[in-house]
Amino acid sequence: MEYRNKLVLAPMVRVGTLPLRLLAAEYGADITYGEEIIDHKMVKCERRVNENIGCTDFVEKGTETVVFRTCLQERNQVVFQVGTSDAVRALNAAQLVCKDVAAIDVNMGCPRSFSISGGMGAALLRKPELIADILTTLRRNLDIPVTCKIRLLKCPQDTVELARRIEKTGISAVAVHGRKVADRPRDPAKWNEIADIVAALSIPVIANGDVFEYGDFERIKVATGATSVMAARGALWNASIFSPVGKLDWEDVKRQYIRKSILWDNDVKSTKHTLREMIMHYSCLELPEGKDLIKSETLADIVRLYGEEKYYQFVNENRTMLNGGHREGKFMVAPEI
Ligand SMILES: Cc1cc2nc3c(=O)[nH]c(=O)nc-3n(C[C@H](O)[C@H](O)[C@H](O)COP(=O)(O)O)c2cc1C
Repeated sequence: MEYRNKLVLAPMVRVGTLPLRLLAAEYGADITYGEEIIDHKMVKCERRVNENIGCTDFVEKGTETVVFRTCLQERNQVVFQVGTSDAVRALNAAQLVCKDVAAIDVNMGCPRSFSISGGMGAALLRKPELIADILTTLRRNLDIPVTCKIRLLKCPQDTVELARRIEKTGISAVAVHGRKVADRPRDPAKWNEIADIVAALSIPVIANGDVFEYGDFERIKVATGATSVMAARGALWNASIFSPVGKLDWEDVKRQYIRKSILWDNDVKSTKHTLREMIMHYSCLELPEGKDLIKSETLADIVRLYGEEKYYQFVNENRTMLNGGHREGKFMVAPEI
C-alpha cells in the first residue's frame, strides 16, 4: 500500500466498523483504519466466510461474537489496528487477518487506563525496546505493510528521537496524533510538533489532530509538511469530510450510514454509538430522536426509528442476489428505495 498523499479515516473504537469505513471510502478516504482490537481478543477468533452477508468475519470461538468484519470491497484500503504489549501475540493476531486487510497498525497512543494498565497503547511510548521488538517482529513475518500510531511525548526532542528509532524498524509509515498523553481532545493539536517529526524522518508521516473540514487536510499538510492526513472526530460526525466537493448535510450522511449498517448487518452497539455521537454533535440527545435512539436495542429498532423498513426488507429478501455480486468481485450495492 502507498502511504503518500492519502486521506485517512482514523481508528475509532466502536465507530470504525465496516459501515463507516465503506462510507468514508465512498466519500473519498483512501485508507480506512478499523477500530483498535486487542491481540488477546483476536487470537481467540476464527476466520469465517459469511456467505449470508457476503463478508469475512473473525468470530470469537465458541460464541457468535463478531470481533472484526471486513469484505472484499475494502481489501486494498483497510488497516487492521492491533492493541498489544507483546510481539509474539501481536504477530499471532496479525497473521489471522493479514490476508484480508491491506496493512497492520499498532496502537501506541491510547491513553485509556485499560490500555495503559495492560502495557498497551501510550504505555508503549515509554518502552522503545519493546516498540522495536513488536514492529520488527511484525515487519519480518508479514507480507503486508506495518505501521504504528503514536502520540507526542512531553518533550518535542524526545518524540523526534523516538520517531527516529521507530523508523529504523523498517515500518512503512507512522501516524502522529499531535497531542500529548495527558492532553484532552479539546486541547488544540500541536501541528508544529508533528512538523518536527516530519522533518526528521524519511518514511511517510500521517498527520492527525483537529481536521474538521476538507480544507483542513491542506492546512495541516502545509503546517506540518506531512504527506498524508488522518481525521477522526471530523469523520465520525460527518463522513463526507473526505469529499472534495464539500461536506454534505449530516442528515443525508446519517441515512447513508444507517443503510450501510443494515446492508452489512452491523453490530447494533456500534451503529447506536456512532449515531449517538453524530446527534450529540449536530443536535441533542434530549430531543425525541436521541431519546428513542437510546431506547433502541436492535438494528430493527433503529430501522423503525428512521423509517427504513422498506430498505431493510429489500436487503433481507435479496441477500443471495447481493452476495452473488460480492463473490464475483463486484460489490454490493442496493438500489435507492
Ligand atoms: C470515538 C473515538 C475512538 C477512538 N479510538 C481509537 C482507536 O481505536 N485507536 C487509536 O489509535 N485512536 C483512537 N482514537 C483517537 C483518534 O484516532 C485520533 O487520534 C484523535 O481523535 C485525534 O484526531 P481528531 O482530532 O481528528 O479527532 C479514537 C478517537 C475517538 C474520537
